[in-house]
Amino acid sequence: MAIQDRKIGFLGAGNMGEAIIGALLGSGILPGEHICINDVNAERLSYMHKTYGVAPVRDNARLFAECDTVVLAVKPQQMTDVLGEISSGPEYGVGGRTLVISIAAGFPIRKIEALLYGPLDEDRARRMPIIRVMPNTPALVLAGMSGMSPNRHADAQDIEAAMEILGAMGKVIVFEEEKLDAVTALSGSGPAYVFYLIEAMTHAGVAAGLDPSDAAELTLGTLDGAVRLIQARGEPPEVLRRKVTSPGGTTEAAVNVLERNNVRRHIVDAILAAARRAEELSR
Ligand SMILES: NC(=O)C1=CN([C@@H]2O[C@H](COP(=O)(O)OP(=O)(O)OC[C@H]3O[C@@H](n4cnc5c(N)ncnc54)[C@H](OP(=O)(O)O)[C@@H]3O)[C@@H](O)[C@H]2O)C=CC1
Ligand SMILES: O=C(O)[C@@H]1CCC=N1
Repeated sequence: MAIQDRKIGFLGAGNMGEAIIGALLGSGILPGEHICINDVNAERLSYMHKTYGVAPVRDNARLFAECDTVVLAVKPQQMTDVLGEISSGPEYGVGGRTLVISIAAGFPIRKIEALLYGPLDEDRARRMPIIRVMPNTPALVLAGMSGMSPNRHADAQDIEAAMEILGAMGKVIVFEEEKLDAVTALSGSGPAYVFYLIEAMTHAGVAAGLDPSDAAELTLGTLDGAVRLIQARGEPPEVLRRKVTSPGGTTEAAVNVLERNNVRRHIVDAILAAARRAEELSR
């Protein structure tokens, strides 16, 4: 089914749900009438309806029955309840093929299948494709990086539809599900590491005598410029780093401190800790 013919339902319309809906409507892929949402927060539901013209459906089971594509955008700890509500709904099991896209961190496909397929006969379960996704918050400004992983029932059209939906808010890469813990650690949590670096650089600028606003502007502009430079040149980061580092100069003085304090190893350790936590949560 082509993306513009789909009716997409969102269970949960918080930060990430809004990011996807905003991107779908902003890119013109889908009109607001093709999107419906539910959220337990009535204020949130009303805000989404007023801002984006999407239809509120105040019942998860009914929303699931009415849509051919459903995005699960609630918190991981809310997933079991939501999947239970859907699969105990009166129309569940008699409808057609529903593409389920889950963005819940650390909630594996096998758990979604167990909760969603449990009440179904084998034939209907076979027709229920599930795609697990790990997006990140730059999706809010259409600069997201998502990893996605389809289950065995997802066909080429399902994967294409999911790539179009997620592609509206940035780049998407398909992975085996076992790689999603690493994706979570690197790009899912990744914006936080960058913000941490921004905090530290800005703090250092102030400590070195700059006004906070100048320090913030220099830090952000430098990060933005460095990313653009590496993208434009296609040179490895270590080559570009050497080009900044004059022998006996200021950069060398800074990098020597980073190396002496094993900062590189600590960053690697931190990201591996996130990957281990993602793996623990998935269990
Ligand atoms: N934030 C991030 O960086 C990333 C988040 N994710 C994943 O995205 C998902 C959504 O995250 P985010 O948008 O930040 O979360 P939010 O809490 O902002 O959004 C979830 C929304 O769902 C509502 N909700 C709770 N229970 C139900 C229910 N039974 N039916 C309908 N709606 C319900 C919540 O209401 P209430 O607040 O009242 O509970 C809330 O408004 C999470 O699973 C997270 O793991 C993935 C990658 C990155
Ligand atoms: O911190 C978390 O658990 C989630 C997953 C990736 C980003 N936020």
